[in-house]
Amino acid sequence: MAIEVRNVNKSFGTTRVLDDVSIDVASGSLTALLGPSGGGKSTLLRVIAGLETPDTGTVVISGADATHLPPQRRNVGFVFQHYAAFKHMTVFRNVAFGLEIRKRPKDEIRSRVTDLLKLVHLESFADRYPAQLSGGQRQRMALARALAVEPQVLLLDEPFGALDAQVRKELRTWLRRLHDEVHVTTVFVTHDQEEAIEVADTIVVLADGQVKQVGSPADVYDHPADPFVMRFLGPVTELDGHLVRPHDIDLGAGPVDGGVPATVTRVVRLGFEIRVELLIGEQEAWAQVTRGTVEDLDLHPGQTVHVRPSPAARPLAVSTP
Ligand SMILES: Nc1ncnc2c1ncn2[C@@H]1O[C@H](COP(=O)(O)OP(=O)(O)OP(=O)(O)O)[C@@H](O)[C@H]1O
Repeated sequence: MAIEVRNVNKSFGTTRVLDDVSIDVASGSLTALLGPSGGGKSTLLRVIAGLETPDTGTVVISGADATHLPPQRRNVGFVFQHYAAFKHMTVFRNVAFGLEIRKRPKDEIRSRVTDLLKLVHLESFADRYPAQLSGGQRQRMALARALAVEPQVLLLDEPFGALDAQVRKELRTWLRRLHDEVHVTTVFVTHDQEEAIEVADTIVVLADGQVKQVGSPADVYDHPADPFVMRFLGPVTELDGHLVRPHDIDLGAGPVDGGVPATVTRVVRLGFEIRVELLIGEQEAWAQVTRGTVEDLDLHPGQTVHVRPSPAARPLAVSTP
């Protein structure tokens, strides 16, 4: 294991922000800490980085107890949402900084920084200043700088959080590819479930200071531990006292085994997806269907259809504790 967090508790004043948190981060993995705002993600990342000390519990990094080590002795690199670059230094010097203060030979610095700038696709920006870069380029520079000193662990706190949606998407793909090239154990914080699913190989769902579930993106999406995780990981709708993914609802014209009648209230086309809003008794629900289904059933408001979970669905009782 690259990182072992054991029974960590942390309170600020009377607020418990981490409540008996234990996680294992496998060497070379790309792990997302995912959860709602205020759930304790940043605090956990800062505890791993050594920027916060846990009240109780331990942090082991690469087999060594790091609980009481200062950040600079943990061999971790980090990047935050609003990355503070040295404004008066070129991109090259920003990336070289950590190596210069470690007094590495000039030749080594030059070749390492050149390699890193290639890796983050900034080789032609070496002589610019941070103010002359876009937000996405600045974050890539920040990653190159964090990687320069060859950390064992890379910690990213919403590194793309401040960027617009399009750039965020590009950087996600880029981060995944970068990780496939360098394999440095990486933990990143996000509140965006799509980002976590797309980028991470392991997701730790953290809410109310507690680990709610750990698993692969498919695990947490398809086998959520509880209704909270199911709701947080993707869209849900309620069918017969159970939560179901809206794309796991089958619609038919006639009665079917295990089906219930529903009234179509609205048919909304969202590009490729079609959202069919339903009323089942008093209960509102919705199904995500294909254009083919809409055409086959000639779906329109006021129509009665019969709905049931598809064979692939894994309905979860709403009241599961
Ligand atoms: N230094 C601090 N002093 C007091 N309270 C703090 C401090 N840092 C964090 N908190 C509180 O701890 C709780 C968890 O914060 P944290 O930043 O870890 O959550 P988060 O899951 O990262 O949320 P976000 O996505 O909004 O950053 C919040 O209620 C926050 O207000």
